Amino acid sequence: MTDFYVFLGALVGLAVGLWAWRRWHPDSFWYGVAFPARVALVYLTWSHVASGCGLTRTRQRWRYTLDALPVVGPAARNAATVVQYKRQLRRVGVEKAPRLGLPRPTRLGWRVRLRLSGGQAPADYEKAAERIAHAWRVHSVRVVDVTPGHVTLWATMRDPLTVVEVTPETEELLKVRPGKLENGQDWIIDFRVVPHWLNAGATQSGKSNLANAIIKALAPQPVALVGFDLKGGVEFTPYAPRLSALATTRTQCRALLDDLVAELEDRMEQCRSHGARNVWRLPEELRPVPIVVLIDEVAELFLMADKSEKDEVARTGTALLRVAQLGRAFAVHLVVCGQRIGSDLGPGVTALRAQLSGRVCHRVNDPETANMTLGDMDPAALDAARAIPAETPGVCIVAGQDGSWHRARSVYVSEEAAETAARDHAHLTPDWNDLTGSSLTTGPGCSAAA
Ligand SMILES: Nc1ncnc2c1ncn2[C@@H]1O[C@H](COP(=O)(O)OP(=O)(O)OP(=O)(O)O)[C@@H](O)[C@H]1O
Repeated sequence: MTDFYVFLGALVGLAVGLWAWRRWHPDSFWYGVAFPARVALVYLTWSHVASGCGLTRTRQRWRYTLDALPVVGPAARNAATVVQYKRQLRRVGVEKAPRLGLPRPTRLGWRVRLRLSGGQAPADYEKAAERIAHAWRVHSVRVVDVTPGHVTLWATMRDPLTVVEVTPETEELLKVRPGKLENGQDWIIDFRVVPHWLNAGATQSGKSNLANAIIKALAPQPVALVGFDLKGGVEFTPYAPRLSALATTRTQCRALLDDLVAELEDRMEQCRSHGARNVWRLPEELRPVPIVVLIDEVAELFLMADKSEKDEVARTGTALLRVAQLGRAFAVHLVVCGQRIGSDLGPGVTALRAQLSGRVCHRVNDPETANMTLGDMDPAALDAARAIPAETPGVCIVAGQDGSWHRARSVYVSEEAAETAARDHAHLTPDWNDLTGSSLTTGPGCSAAA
């Protein structure tokens, strides 16, 4: 009886010790206890899991079988002696799960490499990812690092984007770190690599927060910021001290776009006369100031109240498209925000969207918006965009021009923080008239230079 109590006491002590370890030092508990236990479970259940997810293949293997053979001759008339059993070595079909590599721990889960069975493609694993996640009792399973014949599955125990910490800015020209990627790395928007960005999502999904993060990060840099805000200027007017120009009416938008196109033509001419393919190849002292154009609610630029506005809208669309097409070589970059940017807004919109190679899709209300933003990319990205919950604003799917995509979340940047950054760096705001030689009138809503 005493032994029983000692044993029970030891068990309770062990349980309390493990609980305390997990409570006060979760990282070492994960690597020391939880991860090895998970690995054992993954290995022990893998053949069942793979079979349930349709990932096994039938292979012919030599096996001893216990066969029932019909007995021939007179004994066959007696039902009790119809068969006789015989062990036999022969080739039979056996279900084989793909070979699992050694799981490697990560802070929030593990990565494991798999060898694809003959006839399988990474897409088979993307389709099965949700079922594998349920079988492994984890938050999500993603297919990452695809190499010929192999895929890596990345399992995460909880959503790494629940809390996103501020990352210090690099202050490299035109590089912004607005948040974190799901894999724990910094989310980097590098306008020199991906020149134009589409920032889409439903209302309250975090679009303005991302715009705030971009403004806050670019404010200390030697760049000109320009705003188009057809919501009466309510979004961008607070940042006016750091904006070289701000258009809040359709007429101002047209004038500002004309200025941008003229500026691009000047830059083109300058590059041509120096034999440079783009502004980055010009001598440093001649290199023009990069311009980042932020457009809030792009649909407003394309909406027509009546037919009389048709020509105006068409001219606006064409000018914007020219800015997008020429901007990449001549350091004029676009960040286009909107709830919808679909072909229903007019033919120019689809062409514009094709120029915006950087895509950010926040939570969407309707599948078409996700389709419009990410539809020409991996279908798994679309599924991930549709699954973004409303309670995590700022979570988005980010896709660059190489076709790869990530779940990401922007760091929370309040309007006040972006406003303070705009005020503190107002002295860096290039004057629009000096920059472009334009005659745009300075005043509320247009050319709001410091
Ligand atoms: N990354 C984030 N982390 C935490 N909270 C966020 C984040 N992004 C946005 N939010 C919060 O979500 C709410 C909506 O964000 P935001 O205004 O950016 O959405 P929106 O898509 O611009 O909406 P709308 O189209 O209505 O202007 C805000 O209250 C903001 O504080």
